[in-house]
Amino acid sequence: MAGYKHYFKKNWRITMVSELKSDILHEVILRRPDQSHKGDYGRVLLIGGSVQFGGAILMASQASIGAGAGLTTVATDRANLTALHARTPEAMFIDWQDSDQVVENIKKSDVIVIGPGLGTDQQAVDLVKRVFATGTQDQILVVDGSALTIMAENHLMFPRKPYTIATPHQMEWARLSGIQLNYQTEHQLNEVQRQILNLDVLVLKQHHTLIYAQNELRQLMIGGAYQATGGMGDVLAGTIGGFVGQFKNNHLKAVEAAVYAHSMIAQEMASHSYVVKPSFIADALPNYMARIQSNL
Ligand SMILES: NC(=O)C1=CN([C@@H]2O[C@H](COP(=O)(O)OP(=O)(O)OC[C@H]3O[C@@H](n4cnc5c(N)ncnc54)[C@H](OP(=O)(O)O)[C@@H]3O)[C@@H](O)[C@H]2O)[C@@H](O)CC1
Ligand SMILES: Nc1ncnc2c1ncn2[C@@H]1O[C@H](COP(=O)(O)OP(=O)(O)O)[C@@H](O)[C@H]1O
Ligand SMILES: [Mg+2]
Repeated sequence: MAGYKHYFKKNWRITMVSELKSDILHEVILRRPDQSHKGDYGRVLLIGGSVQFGGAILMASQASIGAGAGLTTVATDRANLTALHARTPEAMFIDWQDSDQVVENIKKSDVIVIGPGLGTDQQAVDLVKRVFATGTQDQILVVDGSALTIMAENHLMFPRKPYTIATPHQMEWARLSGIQLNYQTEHQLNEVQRQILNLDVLVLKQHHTLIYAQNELRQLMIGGAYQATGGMGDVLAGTIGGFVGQFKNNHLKAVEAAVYAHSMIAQEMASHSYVVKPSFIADALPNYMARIQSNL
């Protein structure tokens, strides 16, 4: 496993943790101008979904669409095509073995989400490398799930050009940072954040998720164990993709709003559901966002 020093270089100064509050939703989720079209709300490309983990990319794309991405395209295994179109006909499909089409779509996307259900075989490694090599300055990259495991296993660094957001759970973070779970205290994280390389936002998922950015550390104080269901992080990755694709004024705030909305919807559902199905959150997003926009 790579030592964490391999990944971190940029100077970050984080002083204290502040609570992420509901204000962030009202700051970010605003009424859309009438004179606008789908191209204004983000071209989001999601890459993932091996035969084994097809559900992950379906949930992420459902969330991207539910969160309001103008155009959502999914690069995945052909085995997922029928299910994708049956679940989310709004999504476009590309076969992830078609390198030319993958590269063409990476280039024309505003946001690229890579990792949900990607798996870690050689094809997946090649896809991560291709995305990292092709991403440009004005694009936003969300790195999640298997893509983070691939980075750790192959000693890859986050790319320099795109605005880059990583969304590891604690084990993915352990693989990537070299810091074992028991040592993932705030102090340890501050130490590594001081030196983080090429990363703009780190969403460290857990009970009370932490969001690190330059000079800022916020903590989510809502949500609970009713969210401990496979796919919950995949839906978060798609939600972040949809939010950063359309709410363009401030990328960090868009990420924070996505993290808050994802858990707030879950918390509301938990009043009448013992566990919350991740795909229900994806489908609840448009209604929830309308309520925020109308201050209800
Ligand atoms: N329906 C689908 O298609 C789904 C597809 N998925 C896709 O599968 C891919 C692999 O992702 P993954 O997260 O399932 O596996 P991995 O990265 O090996 O981590 C699990 C290991 O880490 C440990 N662990 C410790 N702390 C932890 C924590 N806080 N949170 C979580 N885990 C924690 C944990 O410990 P244990 O459970 O053994 O105690 C275990 O040893 C990825 O692409 C993802 O998108 C999933 O989304 C599920 C639904
Ligand atoms: N006990 C819990 N309390 C609050 N949030 C939780 C809890 N368990 C899981 N979550 C949330 O669910 C998501 C799980 O992400 P992840 O492990 O990547 O899921 P998956 O890869 O299965 O989609 C994260 O947003 C995490 O914060
Ligand atoms: Mg995950």
